[in-house]
Amino acid sequence: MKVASVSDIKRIDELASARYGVSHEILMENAGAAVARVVDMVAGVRNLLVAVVAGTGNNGGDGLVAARHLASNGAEVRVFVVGREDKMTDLARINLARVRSAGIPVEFVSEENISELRSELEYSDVVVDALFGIGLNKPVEGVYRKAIEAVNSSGAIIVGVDIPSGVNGDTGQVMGVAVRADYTVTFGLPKPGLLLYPGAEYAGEIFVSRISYPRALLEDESIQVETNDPVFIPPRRPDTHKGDYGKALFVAGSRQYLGAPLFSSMSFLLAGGGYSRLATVASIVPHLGSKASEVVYEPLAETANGTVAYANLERLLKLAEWADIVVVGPGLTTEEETSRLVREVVARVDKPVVIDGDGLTAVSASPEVLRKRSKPTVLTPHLGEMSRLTGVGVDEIKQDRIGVLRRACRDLNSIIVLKGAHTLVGMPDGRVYINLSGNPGMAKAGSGDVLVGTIAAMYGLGFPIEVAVRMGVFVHGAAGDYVAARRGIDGVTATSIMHALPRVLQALREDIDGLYALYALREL
Ligand SMILES: NC(=O)C1=CN([C@@H]2O[C@H](COP(=O)(O)OP(=O)(O)OC[C@H]3O[C@@H](n4cnc5c(N)ncnc54)[C@H](O)[C@@H]3O)[C@@H](O)[C@H]2O)[C@@H](O)CC1
Ligand SMILES: Nc1ncnc2c1ncn2[C@@H]1O[C@H](COP(=O)(O)OP(=O)(O)O)[C@@H](O)[C@H]1O
Ligand SMILES: [K+]
Repeated sequence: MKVASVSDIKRIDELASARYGVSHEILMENAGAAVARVVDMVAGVRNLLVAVVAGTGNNGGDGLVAARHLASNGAEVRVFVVGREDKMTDLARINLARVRSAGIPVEFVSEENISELRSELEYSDVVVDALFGIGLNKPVEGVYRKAIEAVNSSGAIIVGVDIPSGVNGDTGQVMGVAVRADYTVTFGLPKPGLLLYPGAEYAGEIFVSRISYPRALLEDESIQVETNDPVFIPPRRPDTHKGDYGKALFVAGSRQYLGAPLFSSMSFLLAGGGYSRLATVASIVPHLGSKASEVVYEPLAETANGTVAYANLERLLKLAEWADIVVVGPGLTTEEETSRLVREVVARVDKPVVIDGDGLTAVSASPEVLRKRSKPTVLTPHLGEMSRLTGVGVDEIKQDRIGVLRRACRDLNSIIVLKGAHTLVGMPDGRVYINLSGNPGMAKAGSGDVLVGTIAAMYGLGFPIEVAVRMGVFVHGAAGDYVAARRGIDGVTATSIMHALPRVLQALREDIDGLYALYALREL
């Protein structure tokens, strides 16, 4: 599903009326009706005590339309408008008049009577939050802040209109304070702010209503963000051999880090890859060999500190000629000699390369190595590594993940996986995918190593590199969810995620609709 930025929605809104004759009034009527329908779905509308807290903009307008529909369907509705009547938009004003003529009580809230709002809301079963939507354009203060605090302390079921008020629609950042909605009914398409934390937490369960926007507008290629939806994984055909499922070379590990090489190279096989070759320091090969015998090992010369020595360069370049894809980085350490080797390998390997962990630190020192590559480059940084790669501070990245990611992909000519809650996958052409699988149990050392093995396996299964990366991210997160559901969220470890990979592939082959439904936003 496409994910529309605030400016995308404004463009769609313009075109809907200019090109398709679908006026804003029609859209608002449908929006309010969708909100009323969800209130009925989640709380049952008959004799329900509903308070609609409306702003003076069109988000408030939606709330007023919802009030009219809810009253018509038998709910006890009261409307609280925060702000001045003379500030209302035309559409909000028109709908205020309709609410009044329907005999629904309306109260204007200002600094003088804001304290009464809190007690009024405590008597409500449901509060509809229609203060701000995509029009939010500065931190929330004064009477609006107090109104949001009153909504949050009401103890009622809270239904957000379009966006929980106070959440930035594009970034998911909270602008001072925000409504903690149990449900959010969003119009046309979801906004990034509903899918990026902390906004995703404030949105609660999301319902999407198209409100009769013409389909062509909602699927337009100019909308460059979408949810990371899984694609069907073809069956393993009988007349195939291991080479048909990809040959991956992993340059990983050191005397200090034994898990990373194991998890990355073994995950490749468990996610369907055909031939996994691990080039790592000789001293840990016997240990790894006993744990992952299906991996083929290339014992390498090591530095005094037990890291991969530069002298292995020619050997690694030769091995790379054999491979379909090369993964560099997990557990290599940031030993200067080893980092120098990483930069040389990345510069000269004429194959798709996935760079993870300490490999990212190595290439951060000379990003032009990435720019010069002709074959696809995949980077899999978490926030800290992304900050080193881009020179942008972690807090600044959090303020605009999609913008920072998009610029970095273009600047480094790389596919970048910005890991975290709702991992983002950015493409050099500006497209960004928001991944909805995964859980906080995965925030554990080693789970990133499983991810790179899974990405390489998707490429081995035959997906084009861009699809392989986003499928790897989806499958990895779904595997983490599979473990959390069956063993408890604390049972999610690199090992348990790794062993759940085949289950997810099986589910994708046998019941992709069921798996898709697990992560898709609910459509009205
Ligand atoms: N654009 C569209 O196609 C549609 C928009 N609709 C609704 O219209 C909403 C957008 O309406 P508006 O553009 O009127 O804006 P909002 O209703 O989201 O915001 C109301 C006004 O609040 C003011 N404001 C912003 N931040 C503030 C702050 N921190 N403190 C105090 N005041 C602040 C702004 O001047 C803004 O115009 C959407 O979110 C959606 O709910 C729907 O009717 C469906 C169609
Ligand atoms: N709160 C979270 N919710 C969902 N997934 C998460 C969360 N925190 C981390 N993850 C996932 O777990 C993995 C962590 O990888 P990473 O930070 O590289 O750990 P390591 O390098 O130690 O393996 C990433 O795939 C990331 O998306
Ligand atoms: K709202």
